[in-house]
Amino acid sequence: MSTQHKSDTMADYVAMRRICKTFNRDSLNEIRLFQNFNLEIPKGQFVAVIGSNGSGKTTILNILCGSVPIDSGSVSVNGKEISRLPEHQHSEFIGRVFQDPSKGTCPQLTILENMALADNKGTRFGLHFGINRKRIPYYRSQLELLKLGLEDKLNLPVSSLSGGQRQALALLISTMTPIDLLILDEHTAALDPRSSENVMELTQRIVGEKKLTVLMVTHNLKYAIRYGDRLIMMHRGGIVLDAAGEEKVALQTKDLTEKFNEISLEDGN
Ligand SMILES: Nc1ncnc2c1ncn2[C@@H]1O[C@H](COP(=O)(O)OP(=O)(O)OP(=O)(O)O)[C@@H](O)[C@H]1O
Repeated sequence: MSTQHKSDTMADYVAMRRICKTFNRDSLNEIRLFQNFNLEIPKGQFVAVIGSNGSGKTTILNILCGSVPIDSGSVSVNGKEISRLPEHQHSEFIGRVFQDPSKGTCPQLTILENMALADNKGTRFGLHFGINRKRIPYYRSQLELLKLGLEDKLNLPVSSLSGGQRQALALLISTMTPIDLLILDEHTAALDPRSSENVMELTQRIVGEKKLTVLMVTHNLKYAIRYGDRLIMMHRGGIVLDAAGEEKVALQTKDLTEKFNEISLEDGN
C-alpha cells in the first residue's frame, strides 16, 4: 500500500531503469521496442507523454501496471521494486483511467455501488461492494468535487451516465484510495470537445488537491502543453524531447508539430 514503502530519493519516486522489451521475439513480427529505456519521475510531478504511433507510450503504462512483463531492467514506485509483482497487486497503488469510458466503472452497478467497490480495493472485502452506510456522506462529498450533481444520484446505474460523466467518475474512483501514481491513458480521447475540456479541468483540480504523481498519455498537443509540469515526446521506444519548468512553459503547439515533422521525416514519411 501507498504508505508502506518509502522512496530512496524524491527524484526516483517512479523509476523505470534500463528497460528492455521485445515483442514476438525470434519471429517475423519481432519488435525490439525498448533497449535500455529510462524514465524517472519525482514525487508529485505531472508528466504529459506524447509521441508517434507505435512509439511505446501505452507499453510504458502497461509495464507500470504489470500487464506487460519486461525482459530486463527494473521498475520501482515509491521505493518498491514492482516488475515481478502480479498485475492485480499493482492496482493497490496505481490508479488508471482508460480511453474507453466503460472501462473504469461497472456500468450495471449504481454510482454508490461503484464507489463502495473502489473503497474496498485492497481490503479483505476485495471485489465486494458491501456498502458501509457510514461512508455515504464521504462518497457524496467526493462526488461534489465533480460539480456534476451526481451526489444526488447515488442510486443511478452508471450505464445511464454520459461518456464525460463516466470519465469524471472513473477519475474520482481511481483516486479515492491513496495511490502512488495516477495513469491517464488518453482519458479524454473518446469525449466531445466540451466534455473533454471539463474532464481535463477536473483532472487538474483532483491532481492538485490530492497532490498526485501523474503520467498522462495524450495525442492532444494543446493539453500536453497546457497541463502538467513536464512534457515528454516518444519516438521508436526512446525519449526525443523532455521539457520541464520554463522550457515547458515556453513550448508552443508549432514547436511540437515541427518536432513531429522531423521524426516522421526520419521514418521516410
Ligand atoms: N502485446 C503486444 N504484442 C505485440 N506487439 C505489441 C504489443 N503491445 C505493443 N506492441 C507493439 O509495440 C509497439 C509500441 O506499441 P504502443 O501501443 O506502446 O505504442 P503507442 O505509442 O502507444 O502507439 P499509439 O499512439 O498508436 O497508441 C507497436 O509496434 C506495437 O505494435
